[in-house]
Amino acid sequence: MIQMQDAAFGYGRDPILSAVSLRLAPGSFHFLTGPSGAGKTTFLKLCYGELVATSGAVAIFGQDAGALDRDRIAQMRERIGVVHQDCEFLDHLPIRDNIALPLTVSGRDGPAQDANLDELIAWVGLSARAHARPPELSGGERQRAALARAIIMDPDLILADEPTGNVDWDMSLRLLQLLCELNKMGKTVLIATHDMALIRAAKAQVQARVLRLAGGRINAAGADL
Ligand SMILES: Nc1ncnc2c1ncn2[C@@H]1O[C@H](COP(=O)(O)OP(=O)(O)OP(=O)(O)O)[C@@H](O)[C@H]1O
Repeated sequence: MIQMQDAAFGYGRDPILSAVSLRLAPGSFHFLTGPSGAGKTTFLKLCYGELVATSGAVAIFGQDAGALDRDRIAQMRERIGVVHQDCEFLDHLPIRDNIALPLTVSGRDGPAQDANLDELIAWVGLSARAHARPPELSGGERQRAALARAIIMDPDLILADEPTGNVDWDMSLRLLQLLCELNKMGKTVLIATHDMALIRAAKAQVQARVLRLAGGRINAAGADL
């Protein structure tokens, strides 16, 4: 899915990531952890082609991310569902339309998709809130809506940046359970999180590995949970 070889990245002169080598195999489940500012979001951006490594190689679905033009990057991104840290929505649209936005933008919306959309909204437990506007949702509802939006295009790879950042423990477990179910359906999952309790809670549900990011390097040999 993702392969990095000596990948490095810096926004300015100082490197944020240096000499990162790892492989995310299809169907795997990884946590990415590390101190605040270590570069977890930056790493995720390299994984979905938002940023390009300043040196080294990043292959996404076997393709060299540094060599892809915009159209190819856009095509590749359709296979990647991203749950962003900030969970931003279009506030003037009902949450159902926000979740459907990737379908709309890619011209794949329409009656044929309505049943799938409603099934997905039910799966994340938002059927009763489908017509609410984003500002009316709780933190946990927003996080679940962000997850639904990330997977509406049926991606192969799910990248979630602090998906339990603003929710209580019960909701964190519910979100974790959804991500574990997606992994059991065959999706590759990578979750960036500070929450060690969440990582421990995953142990009962999936075989996950922990990647620790510190000093610009990733310890990819992290033990199984
Ligand atoms: N667009 C940018 N321009 C310049 N510096 C940036 C930019 N985005 C992030 N940084 C810096 O890069 C470093 C890594 O940021 P990043 O958001 O990847 O860390 P993180 O591990 O995800 O942090 P957190 O856990 O706090 O979300 C930080 O020092 C941050 O200030």
